[in-house]
Amino acid sequence: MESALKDLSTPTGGVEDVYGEDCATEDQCITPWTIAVSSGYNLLRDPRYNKGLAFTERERDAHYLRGLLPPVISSQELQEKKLMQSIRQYDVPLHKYVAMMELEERNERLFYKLLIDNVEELLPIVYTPTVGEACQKYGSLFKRPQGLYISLNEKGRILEVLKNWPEKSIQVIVVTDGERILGLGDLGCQGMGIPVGKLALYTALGGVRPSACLPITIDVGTNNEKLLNDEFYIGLRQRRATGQEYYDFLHEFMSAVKQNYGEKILVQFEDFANHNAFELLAKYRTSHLVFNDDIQGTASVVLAGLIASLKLLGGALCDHTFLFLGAGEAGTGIAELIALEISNKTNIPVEETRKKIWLVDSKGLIVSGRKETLQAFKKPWAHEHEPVNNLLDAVKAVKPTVLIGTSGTGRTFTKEVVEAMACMNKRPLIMALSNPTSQAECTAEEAYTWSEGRAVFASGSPFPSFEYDGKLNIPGQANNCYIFPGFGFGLVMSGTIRVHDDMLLAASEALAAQVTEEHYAKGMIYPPFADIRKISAHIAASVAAKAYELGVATRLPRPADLVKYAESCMYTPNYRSYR
Ligand SMILES: NC(=O)C1=CN([C@@H]2O[C@H](COP(=O)(O)OP(=O)(O)OC[C@H]3O[C@@H](n4cnc5c(N)ncnc54)[C@H](OP(=O)(O)O)[C@@H]3O)[C@@H](O)[C@H]2O)C=CC1
Ligand SMILES: CC(=O)C(=O)O
Ligand SMILES: [Mg+2]
Repeated sequence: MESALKDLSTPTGGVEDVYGEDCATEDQCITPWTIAVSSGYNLLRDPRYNKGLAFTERERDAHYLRGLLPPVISSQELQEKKLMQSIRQYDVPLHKYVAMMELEERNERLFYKLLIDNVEELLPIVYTPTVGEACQKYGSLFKRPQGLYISLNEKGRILEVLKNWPEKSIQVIVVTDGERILGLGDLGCQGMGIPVGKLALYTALGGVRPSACLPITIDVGTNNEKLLNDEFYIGLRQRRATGQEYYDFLHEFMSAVKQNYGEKILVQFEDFANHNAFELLAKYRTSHLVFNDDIQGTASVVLAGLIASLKLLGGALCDHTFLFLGAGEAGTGIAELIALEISNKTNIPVEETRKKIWLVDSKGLIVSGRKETLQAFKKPWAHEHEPVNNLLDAVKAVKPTVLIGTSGTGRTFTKEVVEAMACMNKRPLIMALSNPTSQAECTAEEAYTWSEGRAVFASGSPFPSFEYDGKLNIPGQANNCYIFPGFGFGLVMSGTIRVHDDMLLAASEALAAQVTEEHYAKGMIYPPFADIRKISAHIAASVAAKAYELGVATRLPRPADLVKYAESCMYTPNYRSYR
């Protein structure tokens, strides 16, 4: 290479065809060399460094931008104002999503500035519910890769594939295999929208640098016939690999991740189907820094809401009775963390505290008579009881004070179900957690109306406030996005190497502590998203504190003030000046 680079100039001042690109015929292979430092036109095309019209006069001179931009110089604030105006002009949420993705590909800092400063308005666009529709249409929307696609075609070469990603200092991976995307089912390779969206929130809500985030979709096929027959489908056109083939592939992936990025890389499993999710978490939690958002993140955010709701409902957690519709990842994950929290607070063994928690699945109430045929994660919830076939009868039999929907099936909290809850409880707590909005068990309006304004309500996807009988009710968004950005940031900033359940409990308590009297007065059990960066700093600090206490944090010495430390480490999207 050295000799090839020696004589770059020809006698006429031109540049020799050192790499043979010009003289190569179309079927000859060449190497696509690039330069590393961006300037001029390339700088405008590099989303990480592009500032568009905000480049100053000095920067335009120093970086060969003269003439490439019109004369005006905008501030980042003016750019933000202009973009928000243009995004607000779209009526269709998916068009806003596309506009946001295009902005991310054009000017990363401006994208994050918009998202952070307008979080309540833009969260439903880059995240649930719109991201669900984007995944369904991802084949048509796909323009440029936003993450790594690792398909069965790459079997035996996953380490090499990881090395193709341009960033080397990765701290957080969000990975899906696309089999249970929100409540929309198997979307195969098109599930990529979810890791991309989750990692955008890691940065915007949690402060992890965008360059340290890597979205990954594992493609082992899809069982979605519609996608298999869709000419625009972007994934492997085959049915899902299962059993040993699936687990061997996942094992190659997990081993390659650790080999490439080391012990402290956080791998967040997202939207795997429950028949793999529990097993993957159990298998890797002792050897890798892994976290299942649907099982653990959801549990932590719901527990936070429950702790906060006690101010409105009265009593302690151990005084309540919980009924779930849906006994999968979210349902059993939440149930287990509630049982653990009550056990910790009361010194009653967890086998006992589980007894006030009941779950209904597609076959009815989970009871001991069904134990033989239940999946392993449901067995701890098979209490002694007569068979009960439907939710309404289960409500009447169990007499819950708290009703939680994790079924992925919309409109299952019917008028009769909500009325039964309201009949038994002065203030029934109703959580319709399924996403996206179409799959929510009921709407906020339904919960407030059918309970005559007495329900405390939260949902996975956002619902507008609703006035009942002259009182404004603000529904909470019980979504794991309150937890995972701060939780992951806490792990990363403390160099933690394993996740422990006590860290989930710490995160719940930190989140619940952010709810104030002013919020309670409006029926809120979660703080507003507008404060999410501050909230995430507190969650990160509590998680890190627990990690230091447990001896699994490697970043030493421990910072004295972990909240301040978290805030000081957070990525901010303001433009930097270029020399
Ligand atoms: N708000 C949040 O932060 C989160 C929300 N979720 C949402 O929760 C939903 C479920 O996710 P997850 O737990 O991972 O999914 P799973 O597939 O693991 O579990 C779904 C459960 O619901 C049951 N179910 C489905 N339909 C019905 C019905 N009509 N009546 C009774 N039970 C039913 C299933 O029964 P069976 O076992 O018999 O098949 C299963 O037990 C999704 O919509 C997801 O978007 C998930 C994570 C976080
Ligand atoms: C929020 C989330 O993780 C889900 O619905 O799957
Ligand atoms: Mg999820």
